[in-house]
Amino acid sequence: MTTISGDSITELFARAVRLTIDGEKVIPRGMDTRELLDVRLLLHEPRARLLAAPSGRVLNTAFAVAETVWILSGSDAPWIYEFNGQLRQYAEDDGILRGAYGPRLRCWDGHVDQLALALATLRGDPDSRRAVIQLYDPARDAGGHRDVPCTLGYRFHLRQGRLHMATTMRSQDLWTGLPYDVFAATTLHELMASWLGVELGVYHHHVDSLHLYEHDLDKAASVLNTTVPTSGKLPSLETPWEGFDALLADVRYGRRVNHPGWDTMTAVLASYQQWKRGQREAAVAKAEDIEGALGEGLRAWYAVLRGR
Ligand SMILES: O=c1ccn([C@H]2C[C@H](O)[C@@H](COP(=O)(O)O)O2)c(=O)[nH]1
Repeated sequence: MTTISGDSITELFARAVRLTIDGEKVIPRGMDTRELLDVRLLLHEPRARLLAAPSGRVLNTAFAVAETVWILSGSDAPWIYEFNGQLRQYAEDDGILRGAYGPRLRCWDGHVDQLALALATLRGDPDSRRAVIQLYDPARDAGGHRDVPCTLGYRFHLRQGRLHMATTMRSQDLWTGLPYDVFAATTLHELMASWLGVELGVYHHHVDSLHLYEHDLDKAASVLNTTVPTSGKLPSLETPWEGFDALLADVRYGRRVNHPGWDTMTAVLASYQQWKRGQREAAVAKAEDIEGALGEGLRAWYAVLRGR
């Protein structure tokens, strides 16, 4: 097992690129990759979850926020394509992503809210080892759909007043997937800690196959020659469990909720929706008003889009 440890996703990403770029060459589904098997990434500050653009890898910050809201609200609705049109290629002919995490998370088998269950489990028995969220479902996922979940599941452990979280991935594209997957999972981590009223512990990201695609190798190599930027913590998203679904709906529909952390998320989504509607100046003006790393990230993404 390879362990990579850091205080921010940006540090973890740069260290993981350094190791994976020299990984074994394997060609699953006919696509050349460099792979490292059995990797454990430990993020000591789960709120430092936004990759701070090392050269060559600028994240679509709006998609990171949108996907997180989409997953946590239990959705598989096609509005996510407004934020990332590339995802459509993994949808079935009816436009639905069969591997979407949201319905599995909030409504497994048509009725089980795994978020509520994990929370109730830890409220009932704080030392429990049963706070498990399962995402991979062999009954659905062995059927040959285009979209098969890469995240198998999440677990939570409350120890000495700190909540730790572990995610297991069967497959992780380091360049394209990891920054978004860690963003969403660590948001869930922070929320679960806030619902329990405990401190945020360490985020563990366990990956079976960590890989870089051949077509990303040059860009990945450029990361090795740059100093790793520092990336600080995003604003707190602490909020009660009661009313959480209504809050997510407000964020999705651009309504202010008078919570600095969540209103920032709302502003990111609203700005990008303006951009997509062609109101670019208004979108950029809104992005200028977003303070901190999310605002910086969104502006960096607009600069990339302008250059295309
Ligand atoms: O949340 C996700 C979903 C997909 N992938 C990547 C991993 C693989 O490169 C590819 C899926 O291919 P298979 O492992 O299913 O072959 O998508 C991720 O990194 N994260």
